[in-house]
Amino acid sequence: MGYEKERRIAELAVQRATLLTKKVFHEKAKGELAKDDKSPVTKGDFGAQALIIQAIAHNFPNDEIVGEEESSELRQDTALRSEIWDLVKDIKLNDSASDALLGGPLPSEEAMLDIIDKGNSPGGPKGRIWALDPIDGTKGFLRGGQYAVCLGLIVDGDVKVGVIGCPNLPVDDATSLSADIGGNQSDEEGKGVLFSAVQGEGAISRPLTSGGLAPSNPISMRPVPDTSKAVFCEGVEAGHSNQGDNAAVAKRLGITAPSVRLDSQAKYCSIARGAGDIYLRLPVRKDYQEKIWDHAAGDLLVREAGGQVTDIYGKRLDFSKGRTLIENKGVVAAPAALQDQVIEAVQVVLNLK
Ligand SMILES: Nc1ncnc2c1ncn2[C@@H]1O[C@H](COP(=O)(O)O)[C@@H](OP(=O)(O)O)[C@H]1O
Ligand SMILES: [Mg+2]
Repeated sequence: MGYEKERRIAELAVQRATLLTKKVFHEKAKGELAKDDKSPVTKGDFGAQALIIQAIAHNFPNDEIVGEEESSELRQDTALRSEIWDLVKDIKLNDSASDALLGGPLPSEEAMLDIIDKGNSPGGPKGRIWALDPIDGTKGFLRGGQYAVCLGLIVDGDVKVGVIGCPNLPVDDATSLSADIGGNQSDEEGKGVLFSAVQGEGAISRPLTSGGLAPSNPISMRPVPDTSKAVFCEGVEAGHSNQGDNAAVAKRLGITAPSVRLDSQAKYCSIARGAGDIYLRLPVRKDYQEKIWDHAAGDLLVREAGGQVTDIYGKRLDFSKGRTLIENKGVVAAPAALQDQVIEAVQVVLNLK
């Protein structure tokens, strides 16, 4: 029990930061950005990191933060920095009480750089450490598809709170995944979901709003009678997970439906709400170390929704080793009752046994 304040602040902080990313996403989709505009994803990434760290530092000043970004590029590029400041300084939740909880506006453009750099914690086994990915699914963002704003609280190596904002997922938990979910999502109607979980308290979703928090629903993974009925989620980027190996595992499990491809931790969110069942991220490069900000929130969300999340060896993801999951390879997430069968198939396909 506990962590209700952390969940609330994290949800509101993610909601506010997502507003900023959506602004850039829609300007880009509508062709409103100047041709020479700096990468919209860069602006969204730095801006969202600054806003979220501001909220954490205001409420939990002794906590550490592992954030994906650091400010050296902005310290050199003053034009980019002021474009980002223009975005950040005006973003507010459309609800003054909620906005006040997050600590109000950032003090100045220079202070914004120092705030971004508070995300430089090395991580580790002790203490309260937030893992922040301001825009996860960079490629999805640029393609006009799925992306997510992700924040997890790790306490003594264990994820206690996970919050993920998915501006382009359908609001309705019952909407099944279609193959084009990863495609162009610039039409805003009926889209935008805020997911959260607290350890031991289950997982919930609520519509992503521009104000205070909307009412929530509990979410859970779908019961799947046998693996052949499962729907598979995987990344769009062939460089991030091995789609050939994923397909071989699906075949071994008797799955005939095509996999649904979507970027970002929206995959964890989708299976946690029963839109899809199994998420496989089989390594492409043996030396790649997964980053904790790419998995902390999603790992807890799926486990609190009745799933299991391990690496390809069946080991739980270990968030106590620093900024990366150095003790793990790949990710396998499935309903808890199916996890052993899925791991078995993964191990056969990857020749691990
Ligand atoms: N070779 C690789 N293997 C696995 N993941 C990788 C990778 N190179 C980059 N990534 C990570 O994959 C994340 C996106 O995952 P997905 O493909 O599931 O959407 C990226 O997050 P960012 O988009 O935040 O940079 C990045 O951290
Ligand atoms: Mg990421």
